[in-house]
Formats: sequence, structure tokens, C-alpha cells
Amino acid sequence: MAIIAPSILSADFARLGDEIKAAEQAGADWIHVDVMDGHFVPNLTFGPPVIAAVRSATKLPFDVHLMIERPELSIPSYAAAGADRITVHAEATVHLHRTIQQIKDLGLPAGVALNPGTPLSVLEHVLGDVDLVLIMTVNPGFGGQAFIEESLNKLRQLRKMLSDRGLDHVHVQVDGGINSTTAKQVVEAGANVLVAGNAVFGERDRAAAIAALR
Ligand SMILES: O=C(CO)[C@H](O)[C@H](O)COP(=O)(O)O
Repeated sequence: MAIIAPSILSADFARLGDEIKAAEQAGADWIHVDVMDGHFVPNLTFGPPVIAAVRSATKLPFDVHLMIERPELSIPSYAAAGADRITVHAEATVHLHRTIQQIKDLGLPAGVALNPGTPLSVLEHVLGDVDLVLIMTVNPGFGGQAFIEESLNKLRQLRKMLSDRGLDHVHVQVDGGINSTTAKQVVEAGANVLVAGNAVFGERDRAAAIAALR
């Protein structure tokens, strides 16, 4: 069964702790934490102090997605703030292999995210080191965008790459434009972790929203 990770980018920031608790009560598996720096993506969200402040709101894992340039400079701060897993963008660090090892050395599962325009080939020599690959199904930066259909081919190719290498245990996560229709499509194409912002926090009944995604 797919892991559902509501993205707090679409939550009410004025009530962030309560929103996270509501997502847990509604049946979420992970809390997806979107960190944006206003440089790598044209939007700015929050950093370690805010994450640390809401960490006690839930026992669910914090799945921290760093949409920031040079993540290697601040990964230890996100770990200290309470990240349970950290995903960096392949496009945002020159030393992807070293950055993955840095996350693993902190005792956390490491993920690599790819923008829609980035080919799977950048994963070729690090695939055996990662716990998760995040296929962005929109261009990162904002919630509420339309799902990019080409992502389905990318997901199928990624699942084949993993299977060919005996790496079926690696999580395949999708993020952007996921709703009850696209959820079915991405799972059929190989995704097993679904990030959803508006499809969860935009709905009054979050439990029904998460059930619909499953
Ligand atoms: O990483 C993100 C944007 O960069 C968000 O997680 C994503 O946009 C979720 O929002 P929605 O499900 O509404 O598309």
C-alpha cells in the first residue's frame, strides 16, 4: 500500500502544529516538509527553527525535502531540528555523492530529488546509496500546480532501473499535482510514496482526502 505524505506547504502556517496533528489523526504516514530558499526555487518557506518548533506536534516521521542550493551547508541543522529523512536535489549540489554520504553519516535515510527536466541518468552512480528517489511531477516551488504527464514514463523507467539493479527496496516518491486520479496513475507507473499538498490540506475532511489517495 502506498505511503501518504501530506505536504505542509499547503497547510495553514498560522496553525502549523495543529495542521500536522490533524494530518496524523487523518491517517497520514509521513509529514512532508518543504524547505525552499528563494534561490533554488522562486519561493521561501521555513528553516530549522520552525521545523524544531513543530517537531513535537506528531510522532510521524518528518520527511524533509530540501529545495535549497548547496544543501551540504545546512544538512546537520535539519537533522538537529528533527528531520527523520532528508532529500536533496541532484541539481542543487555539485557533490551529490558526498552529500548523500553526509546524510547517511548522520544516521538518516538519504533521498535524491529530480526536477521534471532532469534525466534519470544523473542517478546512475548513486542509486545503490539512496533510500528514496523523488520524481518531481511539477516544477518545484508552489503547491496546486498541474501534474506533468511525462512523469509517468520517467517513473516506469526508474522502476526498471531499480529492478535491473536489484534495488526494489528503494522508495519511489512523487510530489506535485497528486490527487485521487493521478495517484492511481503514478502507483501503476511505480511510485510508492505519494506527497500531496492541496489534495489533503485543501480539503475540509482530511481523513476522506487521504483515503481517496490510497
Ligand atoms: O514540493 C512541493 C512544491 O515544490 C510541494 O510538496 C507540492 O507542490 C505539493 O503540492 P500539491 O500537491 O498541491 O501540488
